[in-house]
Amino acid sequence: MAQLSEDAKVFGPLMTIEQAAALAAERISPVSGIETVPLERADGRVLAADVAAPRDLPPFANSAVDGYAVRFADLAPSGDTRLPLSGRVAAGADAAGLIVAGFAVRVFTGAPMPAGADTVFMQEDVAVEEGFVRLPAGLKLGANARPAGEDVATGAPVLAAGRRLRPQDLGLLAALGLTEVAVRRRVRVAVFSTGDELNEPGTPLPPAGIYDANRSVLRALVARAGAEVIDLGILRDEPSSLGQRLRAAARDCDLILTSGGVSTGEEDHVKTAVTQVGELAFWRIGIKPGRPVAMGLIDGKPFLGLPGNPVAVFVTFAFVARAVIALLAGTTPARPQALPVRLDFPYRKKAGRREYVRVSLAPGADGIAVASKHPRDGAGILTSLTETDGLVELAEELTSLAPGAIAPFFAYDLLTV
Ligand SMILES: Nc1nc2c(c(=O)[nH]1)N[C@H]1C(S)=C(S)[C@@H](COP(=O)(O)OP(=O)(O)OC[C@H]3O[C@@H](n4cnc5c(N)ncnc54)[C@H](O)[C@@H]3O)O[C@H]1N2
Ligand code: MOO
Repeated sequence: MAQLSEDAKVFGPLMTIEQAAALAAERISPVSGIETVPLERADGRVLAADVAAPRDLPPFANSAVDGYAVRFADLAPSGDTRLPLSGRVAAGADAAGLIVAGFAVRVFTGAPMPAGADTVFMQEDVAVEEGFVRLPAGLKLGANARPAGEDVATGAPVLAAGRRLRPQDLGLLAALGLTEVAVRRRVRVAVFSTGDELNEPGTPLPPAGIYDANRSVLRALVARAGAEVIDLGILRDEPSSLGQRLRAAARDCDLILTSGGVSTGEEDHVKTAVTQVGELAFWRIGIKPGRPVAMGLIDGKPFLGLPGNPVAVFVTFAFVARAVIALLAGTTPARPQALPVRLDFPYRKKAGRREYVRVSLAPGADGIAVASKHPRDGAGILTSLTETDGLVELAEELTSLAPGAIAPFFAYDLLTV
């Protein structure tokens, strides 16, 4: 608590992720361009307009099983019914002309229902006798038949504007006969790393140099979030050139995303540069890791400065940058659905900050997975990310947890889409 109140004195109160997201939502509007893309290139894109069904799905009444189609009215009120066979219809074949009244028709899964037939017996349930079928009692009217429009009726709304398309959405659009959709243009995100210590992998490492890890993480995260990456490399810690580079980036992109240089030291130049060429909206969020996150506007374009430590980059991207990209893309930023897990470790934390703990999961005896904490939790330990499955979220008010406590868990897979 002492540390926290010191923090509050020096930096002002910490913002929650929700407050930061609300502030971002006030200032950010979606990109305006719209383009029409074929379905094969529409996965992950954001629908620009509502889609209504141009036709029924399924387009015609059909059988859900391999079996025998009949008129329910022809069945005996009790006991077996014996009906003569009048014909046969396979999937894709025409059922026109087949007589149903007083007959059974051999049908296959997906075959159109002959006119007048309303009920289908599964072939496993009937006895076939030379030109006849014996049908048991007990089937309900309409059994094993799929009416036209059972899935979607003509004109019904199917997908709403702002939806980020998933593979199953593309299946629905294709089933409705659509070949293309109107989507918003992709968000363009400029990605920089900052710091004089950084070097490109593949180049010789000078004394006190490290290779740039964050840009590789961010490029991939941005792409998974459905945006286009503009890779602007490593920026050096020179306040004057930093400002210029930020303004130049703002011309060509919808969001500027940097890592490093946003903390409190006099060597943390990014924040200063943003205040010189734009405006800073906030720069501290009450999460760990990841507290120093700067958000601002440069020539009308949002700027998001993530902290330098690689784990902090990952966490702040997952909970802050993804929401900003979603807003720009024209979709609603959804908080991923956490699942409950049981901790197998004790944990102590400061009140007033939400903490994300890197854990691995194992199956639990009672169906609730057991979460084990990675042994090293420094915000610079990249293997703490590669060797774990996701993040446990510990709320602001918690200060001490005992083994066995239940906590919300976010799988990395959920945080990187
Ligand atoms: N006196 C204080 N010092 C620090 C505080 C604080 O509150 N008071 N906060 C710490 C926390 S928490 C973090 S996170 C960092 C954030 O600082 P910056 O955003 O200014 O980041 P840097 O100082 O530039 O870098 C931090 C760390 O990460 C390494 N780094 C940076 N970029 C990359 C990259 N692209 N690839 C790999 N590693 C990178 C950098 O070398 C530093 O080691 O500040 C703490 N200090
Ligand atoms: O924000 Mo720092 O992320 O705790 O390493």
